[in-house]
Amino acid sequence: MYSRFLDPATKSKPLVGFKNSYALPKFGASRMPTERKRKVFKKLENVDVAFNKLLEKVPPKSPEPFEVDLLDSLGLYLAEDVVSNLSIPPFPRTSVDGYAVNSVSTWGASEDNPVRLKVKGRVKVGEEARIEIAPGEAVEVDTGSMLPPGADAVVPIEYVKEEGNEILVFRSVVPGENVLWPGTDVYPNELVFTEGERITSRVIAGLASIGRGKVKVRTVKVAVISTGNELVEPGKELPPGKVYDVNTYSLTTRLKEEGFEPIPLGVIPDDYEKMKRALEKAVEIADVVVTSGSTSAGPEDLVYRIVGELGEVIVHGLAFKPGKPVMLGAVKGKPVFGLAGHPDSAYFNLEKIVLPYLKLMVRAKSTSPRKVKATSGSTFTPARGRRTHVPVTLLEGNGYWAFPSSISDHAMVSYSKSDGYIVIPETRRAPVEVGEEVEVYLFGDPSYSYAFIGDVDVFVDEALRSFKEPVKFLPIGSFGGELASKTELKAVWLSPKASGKATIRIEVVTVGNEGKRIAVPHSNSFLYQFYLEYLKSKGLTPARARKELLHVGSYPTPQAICYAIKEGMAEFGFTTRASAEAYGLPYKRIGVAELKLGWKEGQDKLAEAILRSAEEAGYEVEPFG
Ligand SMILES: Nc1nc2c(c(=O)[nH]1)N[C@H]1C(S)=C(S)[C@@H](COP(=O)(O)OP(=O)(O)OC[C@H]3O[C@@H](n4cnc5c(N)ncnc54)[C@H](O)[C@@H]3O)O[C@H]1N2
Ligand code: MOO
Repeated sequence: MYSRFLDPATKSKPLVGFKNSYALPKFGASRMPTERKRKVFKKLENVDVAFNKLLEKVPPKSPEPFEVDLLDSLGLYLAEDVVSNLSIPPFPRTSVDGYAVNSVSTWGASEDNPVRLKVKGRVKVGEEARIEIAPGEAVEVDTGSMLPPGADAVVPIEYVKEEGNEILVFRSVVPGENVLWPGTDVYPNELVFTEGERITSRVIAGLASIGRGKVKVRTVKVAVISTGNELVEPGKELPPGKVYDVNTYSLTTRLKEEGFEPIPLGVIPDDYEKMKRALEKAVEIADVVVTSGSTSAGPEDLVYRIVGELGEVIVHGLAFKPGKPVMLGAVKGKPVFGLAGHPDSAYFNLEKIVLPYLKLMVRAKSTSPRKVKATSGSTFTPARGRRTHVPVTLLEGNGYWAFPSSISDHAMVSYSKSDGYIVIPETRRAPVEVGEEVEVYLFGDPSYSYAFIGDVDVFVDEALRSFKEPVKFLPIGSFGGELASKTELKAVWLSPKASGKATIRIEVVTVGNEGKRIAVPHSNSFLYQFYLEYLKSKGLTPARARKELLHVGSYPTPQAICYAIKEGMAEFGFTTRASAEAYGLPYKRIGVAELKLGWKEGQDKLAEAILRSAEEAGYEVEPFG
């Protein structure tokens, strides 16, 4: 029952704790009071078992409720059962402009045979109705006026002709017609909302309707710490070897999205004393502490050591991907979550472990995540024995098709554009195959107007830049384009293996000078074939090439290869003429790749933009132009 927010992906198996760590001799222990040990993840704890251990050791404690103005309650969690002390509507309310009557007096009225009634006065909206009526009488009312005593219905103004202080009624009304009766929305003492309800704008509408100006709420204060000497605040210049701090931003905003109160404590360097002080402060000021990074196997990974010193490490290392080295601990009775450092790992650790815990703290109602069924558009390989989460992008075909949002690992920018993710249970060994049904947990609305899938080159970038509408972009190589063409997905596709309506002849070139360090195209790219042919011309097999040449990178796009050469990361690479020119690199032409551009009807505008851009790049295009 406690794990109701977790994926019921498996039955829990008994687990061996994570006991084995061994000391490596002399690992620069300068700043650490205790001996530095290198942790080895031999046994990974099952996610559900670990979560239950955490609940047992640190039962979720509900923070003190506090009262806020209704307008400030959006997104928080109700900390009280809300009972209405009034009836809504509070009095019989008219729902049209017209004349309040005793319905009996209108019976038999028709276009040819109107009924004549005496007008006794008017009740304006917002006034108390004091005029009483009897059969044969009427009172003029506005929409929302209080129904006068003695009336039981309202004749709309359209069916009435005013004659001095009398009216002619051309239609009969039945008792109750055009009246909203008290208690029909809510009756006094009715339980309207219950504790744990997430306050949305609709809940606020309900609360305002029953006159609640203030409301008791809960949230959880969550201290957020990023760790690492390599982290630089976005907006500042990025020195070599450094990366921007993503987790402070993604974790605090995700917590806010779920109605919690993040307290970002910034980036703490990999320094034992500083980290310890930061953790102590965090535990003092927050209900829950979330750190990211510094949880893994390296001697610089300090979080679990410090948590162990200040309190207790409950679990370290989960059968979970991405984010295996996550640590669940407690200091002074407060839970401390040491999330893995990679931004995607930290994100999924938060989503699947921290948020479910926080929801128990605010007694949130269990809600089922938004999911859709999709057909797998790719092979998805699970991490052995680990519950694996893979960000996916959905294209429409016959239902949805799920593609990996990136063909690279830890590709947070690509993931940030994904529609959702799939979860492969830890019990599954075999990959998810193309065509298999998968369930996709949605991040948002996956619908779209235009999409592109397949191989890319700079002319595709140019086309997307000039195209004025948003395009769902899946540069995942030839395979994606081929599948899209076979299954007629709602997209434009580009691939040598696809069927299409136009052929683009892309000139393939080499850049740089033949040397040992070679920038290799990703095997999903149309350029890969040219790399293989090059090896063949040198009398090399791929296996021998790997021995003799230094393969620097496996690049999904011609642009990335140019970048590698330009920056001196590689000496030699395979790319396209247009990309080489865009990067100002001298090139040598080695062949032509014939790529097919195809599209589903309705995608013509995007396809035309891409074809035009290919022509502008100087490629031969058939049958276009
Ligand atoms: N020898 C081993 N190495 C690693 C193992 C292992 O089992 N044995 N596990 C790998 C796995 S799996 C993961 S996940 C990572 C997690 O490592 P840490 O949690 O200790 O995180 P860091 O090493 O500090 O960082 C990892 C990576 O993420 C970047 N990072 C960290 N914080 C941020 C941030 N706030 N914003 C952006 N990027 C961040 C950091 O620069 C690193 O590149 O360990 C593997 N290694
Ligand atoms: O668990 Mo780590 O996130 O696989 O890379």
